[in-house]
Amino acid sequence: MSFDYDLFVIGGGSGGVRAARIAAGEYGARVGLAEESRMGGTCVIRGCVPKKLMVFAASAPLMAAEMRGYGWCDADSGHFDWTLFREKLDAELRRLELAYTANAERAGVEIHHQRARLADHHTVELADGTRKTARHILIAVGGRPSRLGIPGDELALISDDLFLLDRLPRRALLVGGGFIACEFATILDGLGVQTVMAYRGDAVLRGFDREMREMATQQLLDIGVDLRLGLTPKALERRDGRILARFDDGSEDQFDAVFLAIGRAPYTADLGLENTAVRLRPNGAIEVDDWSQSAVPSIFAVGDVTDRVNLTPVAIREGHSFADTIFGARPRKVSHDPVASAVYLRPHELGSIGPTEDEARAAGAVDVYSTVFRPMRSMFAGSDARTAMKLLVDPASDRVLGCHIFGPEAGEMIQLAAIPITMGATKAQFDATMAVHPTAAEELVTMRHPARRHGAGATET
Ligand SMILES: Cc1cc2nc3c(=O)[nH]c(=O)nc-3n(C[C@H](O)[C@H](O)[C@H](O)COP(=O)(O)OP(=O)(O)OC[C@H]3O[C@@H](n4cnc5c(N)ncnc54)[C@H](O)[C@@H]3O)c2cc1C
Ligand SMILES: NC(=O)c1ccc[n+]([C@@H]2O[C@H](COP(=O)([O-])OP(=O)(O)OC[C@H]3O[C@@H](n4cnc5c(N)ncnc54)[C@H](O)[C@@H]3O)[C@@H](O)[C@H]2O)c1
Repeated sequence: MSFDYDLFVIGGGSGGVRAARIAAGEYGARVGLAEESRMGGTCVIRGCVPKKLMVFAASAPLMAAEMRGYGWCDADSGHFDWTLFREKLDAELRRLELAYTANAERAGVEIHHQRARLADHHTVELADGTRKTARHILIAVGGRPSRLGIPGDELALISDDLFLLDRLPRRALLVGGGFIACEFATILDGLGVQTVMAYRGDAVLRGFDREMREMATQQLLDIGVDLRLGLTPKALERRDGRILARFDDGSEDQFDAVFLAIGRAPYTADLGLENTAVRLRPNGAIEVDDWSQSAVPSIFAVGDVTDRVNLTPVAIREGHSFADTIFGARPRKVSHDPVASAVYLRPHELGSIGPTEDEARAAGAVDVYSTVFRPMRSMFAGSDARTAMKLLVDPASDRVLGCHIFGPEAGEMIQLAAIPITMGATKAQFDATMAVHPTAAEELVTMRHPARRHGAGATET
């Protein structure tokens, strides 16, 4: 049977573009790709990139305060011009979008700038009614922000909207306590928005190490976020041009904008999956095996739509491995453990790899090397902000299982710590590494004695 393409990719985000580019550019496959919105997908257009640029922009007041502590008596962040920033941001995102498009086209990928649906196991139907056949189909449609489903829900914004605002709200409510809510609270607060955060749990960033979560929670309070724990809105109403939020504890409050950051769901709705035998997990994610292959041999899926680890580098690796395996005769599975990640808070970020202390403890014996200190840079400036570092070590093998860092540039630090940890380095090898002084990161190679030992027969110290 002959096909229009060797591969048709649905979705021009992190995973889809990488798979298309490698299949066409490196292995000479005939590749078509459909993107219904902007090339680059969530990370480039409405995620990692604009978010991180906003975190940089939002850092000015804290940097000015720190410099005042160094003797720059008049240091002040001055006036933030949102319109100017937005213009620059839009230009940068356009540049990236064009680069993604050009790189894919240069590799030989034919891009269809429209929505695609599955018509059968080898056919996609584009929004204009055109049908294209392909030997293989890759679903890389990502996820979409979830909504609360409460009365007035439609009044709330989602994360995509932050990057499109004409002006900043004076007072905003953020609902949620995960990656997005914490990063957005840091951004909004830093840009001068009165920021209230409602989170139903008792500490933000569920899933991260408990000690680090507590420090992140405290930091949000310290920088001025009005963090209200154990609270969820139960209704939103339009009131005098603002939004009135009614909470489950009976309280109410008014805001100029309400943002939901309560998680994302795989974007499998209206994708034509009913025309296939592709199987979904209960949360709508496409069920795939270790090779990213669905229940249908010709249909594969990568990235957030599979809800494995929902991070850009993971989607990219899955897309690349798929292309290597199917078109390059270089079978490659993706290891989803360990995967490092960072939450871009200010002044201190959270970087993490491997199990939390509680998870490691539940799995067996573990030695905990940890330290909490005031880094010299901010301490000199008069700040009380604390840094924490933790290494989790298997006492039997001496292998470093995990690392958690709460501190300045923790995202940069965890990337480097992730290399030896992924290689299986031992604590003795960390200790044999000469420190770089004076840095905060040197603590990672100078923690000599465990702060705690968990495990069979072990006692807490
Ligand atoms: C606010 C925010 C901040 C984030 N920050 C980070 C971060 O700092 N670090 C990190 O690693 N990850 C971050 N992420 C997560 C990261 O963006 C995702 O994990 C990543 O983009 C997933 O890539 P993907 O290829 O699976 O999907 P996406 O990048 O979402 O791409 C899917 C694409 O498919 C298109 N599409 C969907 N359906 C169709 C269809 N039927 N036809 C045609 N096209 C379709 C969409 O328009 C989209 O462009 C962030 C996410 C958000 C929302
Ligand atoms: N720095 C990064 O790498 C980064 C940044 C942003 C997003 N991301 C990715 O995007 C994903 C989505 O981010 P997110 O912050 O939306 O999700 P998340 O899963 O990190 O957090 C969702 C939060 O919303 C809360 N929640 C869920 N349902 C709720 C409800 N009905 N009412 C009130 N609260 C509710 C949860 O308890 C949780 O705290 C992340 O899991 C991550 O994979 C990564």
